[in-house]
Amino acid sequence: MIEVSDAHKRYGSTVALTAVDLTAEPGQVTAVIGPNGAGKSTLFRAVLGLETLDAGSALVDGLPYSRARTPLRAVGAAVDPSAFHPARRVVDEVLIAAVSQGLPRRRVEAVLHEVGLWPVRHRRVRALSLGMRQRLSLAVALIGRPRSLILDEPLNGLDVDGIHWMRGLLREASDGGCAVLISSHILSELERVADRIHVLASGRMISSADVAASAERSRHVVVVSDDPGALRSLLVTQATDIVREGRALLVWGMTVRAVAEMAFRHRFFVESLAESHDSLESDYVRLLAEAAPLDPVLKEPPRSDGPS
Ligand SMILES: Nc1ncnc2c1ncn2[C@@H]1O[C@H](COP(=O)(O)OP(=O)(O)OP(=O)(O)O)[C@@H](O)[C@H]1O
Repeated sequence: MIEVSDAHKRYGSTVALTAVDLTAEPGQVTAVIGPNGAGKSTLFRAVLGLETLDAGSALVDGLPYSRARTPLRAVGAAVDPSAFHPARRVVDEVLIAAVSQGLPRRRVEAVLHEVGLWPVRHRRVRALSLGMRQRLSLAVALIGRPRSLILDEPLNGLDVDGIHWMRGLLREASDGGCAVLISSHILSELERVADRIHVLASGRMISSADVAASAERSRHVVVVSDDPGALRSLLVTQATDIVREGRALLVWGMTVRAVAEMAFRHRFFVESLAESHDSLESDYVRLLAEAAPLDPVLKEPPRSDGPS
């Protein structure tokens, strides 16, 4: 379990994190999204003890990660796929991680199979593609069968098969009770795998939402008919909200079946009828637009009213 409370971090005049709270629970995939420079990597590095917070706390299983007695068992981290020695062989990088934690050598073979690097285990790191390096980072992260996984943009460089594989891996890890904390700019993918999504902007957490509950809240019916004006007047008695877009009506608070029954009973010609919900991307764009005026990083520091 990962718990961040009231985390603050500045680099000179740049606010990287301000009053950030976050919990990554066992058995869940917790995602952090945000624009470039939002503070995602700083947050992850603070949890791993690679950055010192100015204020607040970042705990793993109730302790600062630096005090974990078996660090690779507590957290598996993949935060920088370029961190490996370019001249080392794949198998040796994983072996070093295993030996440093007193893990058996057979874990090396198992984890290399798991991430799909067994066929290239003798290749030097410098000869790996970005996607292969991501897999190597994951091999090291997974080797101790950790209780938590921290993955900073692990989808970068992965091909379609790789993204599909990663989806399965994240699900398997969380189903096995692991607390998975992940960041990515590939929102469509996160929407599929994450249980909770936090949005960071300019170091502030501007939204934290349960993915299933958000999808349910934004669920609506889209109905295209020959007379949207008249159909609207009919549906308005039962719907909680209706928005017209050309010949389409977007109807909240009713099921597809309820809309169909009313339309057919009153002899409307219905061209199409489907359930829909807002995408994570549309929510995200709206949230960032709303947060922009409060941006603490981009604002100039206040000027003193001295003589000009
Ligand atoms: N070591 C550092 N020294 C100075 N500023 C830093 C340092 N590390 C991060 N920053 C600044 O802190 C802010 C947050 O950076 P961070 O790397 O955490 O963002 P991010 O959300 O991970 O971005 P990206 O999506 O581009 O990876 C940025 O303004 C960045 O320039």
